[in-house]
Amino acid sequence: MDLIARVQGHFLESISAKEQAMELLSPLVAAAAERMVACLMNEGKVLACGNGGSAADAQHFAAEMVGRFEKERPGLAAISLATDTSALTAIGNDYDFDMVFSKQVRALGHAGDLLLALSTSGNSANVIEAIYAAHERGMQVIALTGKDGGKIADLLSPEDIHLNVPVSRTARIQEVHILLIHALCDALDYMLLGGE
Ligand SMILES: O=C(CO)[C@@H](O)[C@H](O)[C@H](O)[C@H](O)COP(=O)(O)O
Ligand SMILES: [Zn+2]
Repeated sequence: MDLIARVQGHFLESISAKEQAMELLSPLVAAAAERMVACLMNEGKVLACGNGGSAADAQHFAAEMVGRFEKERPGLAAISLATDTSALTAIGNDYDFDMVFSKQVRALGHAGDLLLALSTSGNSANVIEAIYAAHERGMQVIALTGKDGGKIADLLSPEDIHLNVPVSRTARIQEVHILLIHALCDALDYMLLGGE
């Protein structure tokens, strides 16, 4: 296979993953956006976490909430738990890397806040611990996973929202996750500001 065909293969696979996710997840993304607006209108905030590319997604999401997405609006309360290198290294070094997010959830989270938990495998121990901590704090979870949802699929409660991208390749899952995040941001703006 030549290099151009290989690149085209990535596009085709990504398109197919997105088409599949569109059918399965559009109603759940709408429900997640409604849940987020209710949380924010009630003085709540969204804490976001994930590893690697998903850490970047958590940070990307929080930046678009606090700054803006496509429309001018007051900032919305969201914090990436994957961004504070001092907290991450101190907790990882002094306790355990599995606790880097859960300790922040316990410190910052309150009942009525939401946890946006990202894991393509659904099996990252620190994201799992963050979900336990969120439940303990009376927070609901919006989980973005891939594959079969991993261990996260089993530990979510009925009140949580699970956006699972049921494909096997991590890169494709991440590409759908960032689309889901942008669709969420757009839905929030639409509900808060109206318009097109
Ligand atoms: O971006 C990528 C792969 O595309 C990697 O950095 C990837 O995010 C890391 O291996 C993560 O540690 C994977 O964690 P998870 O998505 O399974 O929770
Ligand atoms: Zn990547």
